Amino acid sequence: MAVYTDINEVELAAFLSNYNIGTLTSYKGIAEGVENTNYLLHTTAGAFILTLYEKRVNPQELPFFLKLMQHLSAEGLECPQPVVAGNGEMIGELAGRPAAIVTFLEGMWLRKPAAEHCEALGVGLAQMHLAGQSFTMERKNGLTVDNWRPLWQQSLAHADKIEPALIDEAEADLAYLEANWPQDLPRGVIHADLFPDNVFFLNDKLSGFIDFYFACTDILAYDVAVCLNAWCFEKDHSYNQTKGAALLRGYNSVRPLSVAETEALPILSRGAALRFMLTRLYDWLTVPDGTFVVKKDPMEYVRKLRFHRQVENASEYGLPNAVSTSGEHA
Ligand SMILES: Nc1ncnc2c1ncn2[C@@H]1O[C@H](COP(=O)(O)OP(=O)(O)OP(=O)(O)O)[C@@H](O)[C@H]1O
Ligand SMILES: N[C@@H](CCO)C(=O)O
Repeated sequence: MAVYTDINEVELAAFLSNYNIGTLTSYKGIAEGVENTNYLLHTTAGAFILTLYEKRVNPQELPFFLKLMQHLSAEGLECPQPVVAGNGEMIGELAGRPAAIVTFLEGMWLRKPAAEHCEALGVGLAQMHLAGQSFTMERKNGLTVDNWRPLWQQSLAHADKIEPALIDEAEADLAYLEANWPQDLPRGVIHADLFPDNVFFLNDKLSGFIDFYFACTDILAYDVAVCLNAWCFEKDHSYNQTKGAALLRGYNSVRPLSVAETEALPILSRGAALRFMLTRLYDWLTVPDGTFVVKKDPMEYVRKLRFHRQVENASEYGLPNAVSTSGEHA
């Protein structure tokens, strides 16, 4: 569970006195999540989430994340809205940690999303990209193509413990991605970690996005590629074209991908798979067993990489008539 920092009622009540959100009636730690400590608060004014930011979050980057949520929410996107304290600040300090309170989002994440949910995700993602266009702050993606080799080098010595073929495969992926990573695709604010556990649904309707702590300024279509990886593979590791088609249909209905963006989906998806393989591999090899950190299986992404490597055309992601071999819209 992810409650790294304990708080008591007295310090919490004192912290809450800085905010205009009524009086505390109950609070409890939330087990899910691995990066930060989250508490669910009930006050006389409603439900809120209190986050204490742990070591892996750089406090200097918090204004970007919180102002982004504020901006997207003001643009009509469903996402947690930071609560501003009486002193005008969104970030305070509690139990020696930077801390923020955000509004509670109704809904639950889906363990088994279906094609209709992928379509709704595509719509929501494109809406987020459009809403992000007027956000003026920028944050470099710390986990993009330039960062993958240094990350890989920290795991390289033990990578063959996970899978003997991994060293050759990852080296080839890195060389290919570094030489061919797209440079001129439309950029903007991306979520960069929009896995099913960061998207809530209520009665089968998308009710909002959470966890913007990897958000950054990068290639918009890369966010689509992250979602193709996270939403469109089955438990048996096969790619589900119906789900991919639904996700892309949803996205294209709001922000149509250009020909260049569509054609880049195979390389962007391969890059996204490598990014999650590398962070999972690093955690797998370095985080000791028995800590709170839930280690996710890097092999899931080794298998996804193998799929993307053999993709010849973006149509294989579920766009049968969208891209011809000459790259023209059919
Ligand atoms: N605004 C919110 N409204 C409702 N529930 C929330 C909200 N924010 C967080 N949660 C709950 O807290 C859990 C953990 O949140 P989150 O994923 O942001 O944590 P994290 O430790 O930063 O995550 P991760 O390890 O996935 O990066 C979520 O799964 C959800 O149950
Ligand atoms: N979504 C990430 C972990 C948290 O950011 C993964 O599944 O590897």
